[in-house]
Amino acid sequence: MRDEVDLVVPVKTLGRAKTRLTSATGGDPVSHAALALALAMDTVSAALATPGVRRVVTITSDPAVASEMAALGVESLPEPAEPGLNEALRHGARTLGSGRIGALQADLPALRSAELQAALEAAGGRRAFVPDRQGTGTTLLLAAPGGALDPRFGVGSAGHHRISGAVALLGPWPSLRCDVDTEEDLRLALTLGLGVHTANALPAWTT
Ligand SMILES: Nc1nc2c(ncn2[C@@H]2O[C@H](COP(=O)(O)OP(=O)(O)OP(=O)(O)O)[C@@H](O)[C@H]2O)c(=O)[nH]1
Ligand SMILES: C=C(OP(=O)(O)O)C(=O)O
Repeated sequence: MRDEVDLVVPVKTLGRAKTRLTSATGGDPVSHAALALALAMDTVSAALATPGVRRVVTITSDPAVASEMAALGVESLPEPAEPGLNEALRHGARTLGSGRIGALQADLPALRSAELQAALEAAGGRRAFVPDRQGTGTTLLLAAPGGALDPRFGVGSAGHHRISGAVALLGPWPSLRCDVDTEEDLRLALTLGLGVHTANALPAWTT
């Protein structure tokens, strides 16, 4: 491993998160918030267990998220004044400082540490990204050591990261590429093997 990585994990306020997944929990806001939190907890737990990851911080203005992350030993930074995902990530990267920085999406409930470690190693010293399984979104963006993260998340982010010069990493890492946006994604993540938090927060239709 060339350089250890400090990861920023953005987590939206639970009441506004994962709107495309609303049908999975039958419209019940309490179950929905619990599921959104569980996705983030499993993502962060796997990241914490990954060799090559030095530090994980979340960016969130949700006190419930910050409190659960603190129980995992993870610091949460509040959102910056400027709204939006990329602004939150830039704020996290600035706070983490001059090491090697990465952004990991918080909706990877099947994430395996070995797959994240393999992606970090495949990046070498390059600014790089891992597209989601559809090839359109981004699940992981890595700055070069000491370099800028330059996040371009949002619709079609994989294309934007590629155009900005980041190298696409396309290894055999299904758990790292399976972000959960929809019920279909959740079904696939279930077949890959969910982390314990999400397994305990699953909606009734999965059992
Ligand atoms: N801190 C922070 N995190 C964000 C923000 N927008 C999105 N995220 C997080 O970024 C990641 C990717 O976002 P999406 O997959 O679009 O998740 P989402 O916005 O909760 O889902 P939808 O409502 O279905 O679009 C998730 O981990 C979100 O929690 C934001 O404005 N601030
Ligand atoms: C937010 C993103 O992805 P999605 O909403 O598709 O998960 C993204 O890739 O920038």
